[in-house]
Amino acid sequence: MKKRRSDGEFGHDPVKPGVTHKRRGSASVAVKNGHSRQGRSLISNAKNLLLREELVAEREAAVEVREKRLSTLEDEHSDNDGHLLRLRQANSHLVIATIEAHKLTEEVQAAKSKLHHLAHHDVLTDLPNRMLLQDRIGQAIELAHRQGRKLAVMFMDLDRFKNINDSLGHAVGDQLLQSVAQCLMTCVRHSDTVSRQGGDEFLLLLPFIEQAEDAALSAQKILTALALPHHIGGCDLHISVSIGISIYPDDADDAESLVKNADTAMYYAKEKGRNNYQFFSADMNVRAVERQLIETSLRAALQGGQFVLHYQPKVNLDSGVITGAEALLRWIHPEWGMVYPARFMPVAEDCGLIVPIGRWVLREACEQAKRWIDAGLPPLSIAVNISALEFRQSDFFEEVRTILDDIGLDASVLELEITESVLMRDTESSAAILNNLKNMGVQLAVDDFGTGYSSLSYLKKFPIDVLKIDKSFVDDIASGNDASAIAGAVVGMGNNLKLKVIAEGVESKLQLDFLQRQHCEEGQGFLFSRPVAAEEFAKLLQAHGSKKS
Ligand SMILES: Nc1nc2c(ncn2[C@@H]2O[C@@H]3COP(=O)(O)O[C@H]4[C@@H](O)[C@H](n5cnc6c(=O)[nH]c(N)nc65)O[C@@H]4COP(=O)(O)O[C@H]3[C@H]2O)c(=O)[nH]1
Repeated sequence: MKKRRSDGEFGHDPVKPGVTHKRRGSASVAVKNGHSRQGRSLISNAKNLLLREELVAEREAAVEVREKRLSTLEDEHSDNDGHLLRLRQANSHLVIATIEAHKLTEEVQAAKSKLHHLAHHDVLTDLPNRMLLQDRIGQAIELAHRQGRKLAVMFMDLDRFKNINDSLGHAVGDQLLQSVAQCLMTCVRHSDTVSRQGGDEFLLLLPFIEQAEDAALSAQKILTALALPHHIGGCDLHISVSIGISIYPDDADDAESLVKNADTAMYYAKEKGRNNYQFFSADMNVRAVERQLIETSLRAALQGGQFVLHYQPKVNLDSGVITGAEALLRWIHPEWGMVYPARFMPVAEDCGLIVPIGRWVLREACEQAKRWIDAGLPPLSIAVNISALEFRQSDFFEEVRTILDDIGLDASVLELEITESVLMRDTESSAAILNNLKNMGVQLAVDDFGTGYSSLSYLKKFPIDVLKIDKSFVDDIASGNDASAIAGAVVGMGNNLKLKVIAEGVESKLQLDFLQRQHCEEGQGFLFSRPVAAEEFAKLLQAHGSKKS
């Protein structure tokens, strides 16, 4: 009910939706007119009051009915054409909205399945990734267990893929990986799973094998297929693969151990000369444990001062004078004795310890050179090997400068040996680093020259001083005419680039004669001296060093 004012006047109705002021105004006039016709007696006043109250009640009821009707009509949209139209419009909006919602659902579904695919596949090759493979191995193990059957897991690692990646670039490397993926797919059955683990590592699951020999047949098929050339960027690239195989239930009974054991067997295949397959055997784990032991011991070695440097003379082939020394790292282990780089360097490179070890080598070699100079020994250059990881450290140049400054060694005494494949990895940044070093006065040598896929024009763009002809070419000198011709051509190439050429690994008089005939300027090898401790090198230098200072 509406609230009334105490003075008997009608209260002003609060404005309600659907109630117009016009209607309220005419009701009010009607009441006022009636009032003036009834005279002024009390009775008639009372009557009027009652009448007024009835009128008010009636009016309010009418307003309520109308308001109710209006709101019902709005809800139903059915009292005239306009409302029906609104309903129709509402329906068509509903249809459009439903279609849109449907489309959206489809898009969300598509995005979801794309995400799912991405999460389980390798982006480069579209092969199943590690996660999906683990899942499939798990399922295959359950099935093999129920059926009392065997299954095989193969770990495949491309041989020397890094060389191709470094020298031909990552784009070519990626295409080669795609080509390998395609090739592997053609070698397996529909039920098998080929997966890329990352880098140049692939895994293969053979969920149904009768015996281990079945896996050997598949491995042989893969070796043969991969040996064919891969046509990439107008070139024929050749690659091989090392394969390790583990068998369920013989070698392990869970996915993780099967993969780990296949990986161990793959390392063994690498050691056996690459391009072959090996089945896992328990004693291979001993090697894996040794690798782990080397890593732990290397950390202790650095802190415990277990490293020493040996020095191998570089000799002028005409005069026999020692012109320099190459610093070579030795690890004197308290129990194992002297450990050579071949045994620990790959581990140091894998775990990154090569960076602090390399810094120690650089400082120690420079300090030694300074000691020899200060002792008045004949002048020489000191060569230090720089690994890929060291060379790519952002502060490498600063580190070299700091060491030279700290020690007070003339930059021209230091020669840095960097392998061809490291330099060719990223030619632009290599050139920038080399230029900085060159401007400082450091000598730069390309190590293992001739073993990579280098473009000579690129090499010419680097500020290189020295080419070190790889030992494999020097070895060839003794083995026959054709091979000697190649060795001679490599020396000739270095000479034509107007660089100082040093032949590595000279072991015989025959090789020395040949190199002299080819006008190879310097040599290094067991024929002259093995790498020796600093004190012994000082004696060699005293006896065979250049007398001019
Ligand atoms: N059979 C034979 N071998 C000869 C002859 N002349 C020299 N050698 C050996 O050939 C290697 C030459 O060094 P590299 O090519 O730089 O190859 C080096 C180098 O790549 C790496 N390395 C050694 N020391 C360091 C280091 O301080 N830092 C880095 N980054 N790498 C190092 O380890 C490799 C092997 O070093 P080493 O075992 O000292 O082996 C040395 C040396 O002892 C020869 O006439 N016949």
